[in-house]
Amino acid sequence: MLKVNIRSFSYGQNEILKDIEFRLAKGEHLAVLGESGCGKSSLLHLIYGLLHLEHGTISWNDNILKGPKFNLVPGEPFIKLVAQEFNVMPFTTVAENVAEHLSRRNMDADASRVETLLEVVDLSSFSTVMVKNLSGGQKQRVALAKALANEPELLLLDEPFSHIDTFRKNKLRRKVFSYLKEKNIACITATHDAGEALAFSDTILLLKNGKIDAFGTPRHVYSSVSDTYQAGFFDEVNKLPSSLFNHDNTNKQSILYPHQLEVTAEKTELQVSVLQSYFKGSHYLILANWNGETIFFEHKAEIPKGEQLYLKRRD
Ligand SMILES: Nc1ncnc2c1ncn2[C@@H]1O[C@H](COP(=O)(O)OP(=O)(O)OP(=O)(O)O)[C@@H](O)[C@H]1O
Repeated sequence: MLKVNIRSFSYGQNEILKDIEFRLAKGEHLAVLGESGCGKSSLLHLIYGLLHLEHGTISWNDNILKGPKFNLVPGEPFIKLVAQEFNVMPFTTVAENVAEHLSRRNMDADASRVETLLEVVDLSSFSTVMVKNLSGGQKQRVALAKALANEPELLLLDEPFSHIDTFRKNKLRRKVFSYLKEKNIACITATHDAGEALAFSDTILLLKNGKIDAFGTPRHVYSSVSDTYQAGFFDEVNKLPSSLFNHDNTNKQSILYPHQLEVTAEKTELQVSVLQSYFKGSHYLILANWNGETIFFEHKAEIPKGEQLYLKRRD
């Protein structure tokens, strides 16, 4: 089990992470979600042992990970990090890259391992291609296969699918994350992609300015958002007076996703004027004006600009 207890981490005077505490069991997958610059990569680099942690401890199976001041070669052998600047050897083939750290004692076993890994990252047909001739997304997949070659106990992925096109991304994510589960490899991904965090993680840690802003299962984090920062990762967001829906007189605000509002024939207090309809494939996202504020809701059809209609909270 990984135990992280970061009381404080700074670059010089600049405190980047504060009071980050969590545990990760074998085979579990944590997604660290947060805006650019909030400290996601720094967190992964601390766990891997590239950065020194002065205030706090990080341990694996109750052994404290001592970090770069104590290890001659930074990093821990049972942890692999696939960083944003992925580490591949450009002048060797894809297969040679993946095989780089294999034992070489049993050539057949090594070849079969490389074949399996290239299948996981969807690069089987590129096995003999020189890495320098690959695209950015393909190089990223080589780096991922390389990290998995000597099965790590903990895999740290920094924006692992950032260079990969949407078409391939979903299939690849399904393959990679089910491979990790099958092999019981714990994994932490740093990502901006809330869809990935919701679909593929067991737990989401939402970072805001270097602190934990929300933590829990994807279902819990998604459905209990308390402000527009949190909700904004998952979808467009509406912040509306709760009194519109509860008929109470408090000053509370409700955070609602677009799918939580719907058009109604009833004359509600939420009378809006349509500004724009955006086709989303299975539905339209409608932008509308309510008392000078932009409201987002979903509708099955396009609605003409300027149309006045009433909205209610979907049951
Ligand atoms: N080596 C460094 N020295 C000083 N400051 C740094 C260093 N590396 C990162 N920072 C700063 O620390 C903060 C957190 O950076 P970090 O890379 O951890 O964020 P991030 O959430 O991973 O961002 P992104 O999503 O853009 O990759 C940023 O303000 C960054 O400018």
